[in-house]
Amino acid sequence: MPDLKLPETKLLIVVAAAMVDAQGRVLVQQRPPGKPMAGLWEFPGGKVDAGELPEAALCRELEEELGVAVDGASLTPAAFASESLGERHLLLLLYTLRDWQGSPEAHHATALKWVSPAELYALDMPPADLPLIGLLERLL
Ligand SMILES: Nc1nc2c([nH]c(=O)n2[C@H]2C[C@H](O)[C@@H](COP(=O)(O)OP(=O)(O)OP(=O)(O)O)O2)c(=O)[nH]1
Repeated sequence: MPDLKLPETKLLIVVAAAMVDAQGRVLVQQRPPGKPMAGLWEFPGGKVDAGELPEAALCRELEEELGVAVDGASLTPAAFASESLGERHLLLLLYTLRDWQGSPEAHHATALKWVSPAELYALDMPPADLPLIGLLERLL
């Protein structure tokens, strides 16, 4: 069992969205070169800033990364992952989202793609995402 106490600054809270289209497919994006875990496929999202509400952070990230407008009330909490990142510890909060304005474009990612939940198993994703796939598959 790891040390159960952690300075607050080492806890990385990340919010991410499983955006679901009319065919039940989920949007994933590929992390760009130069970032940690470059090349891996992830759910769009990012870090929650100090003092920021998680839903507000996710709306901000989706606007920045994809150019879509999202109402925070459309975000439904779905699952979370808790994963050591060496020096830091990641708490990844995953929401589902079915309503947004605009068509997602890759502003930061190398590529975007829509996949069925079952197809997520075949993608290279960060370790924290792996347990989320089965949870998401059951939810959608
Ligand atoms: N967005 C997202 N991040 C993930 C996922 N899985 C996972 O382990 N992460 C990790 C990767 C990073 O360590 C962290 C997200 O940080 P980031 O650097 O991509 O976020 P950000 O958009 O706020 O980036 P920046 O402003 O620092 O460039 O969460 C996921 O599915 N989606």
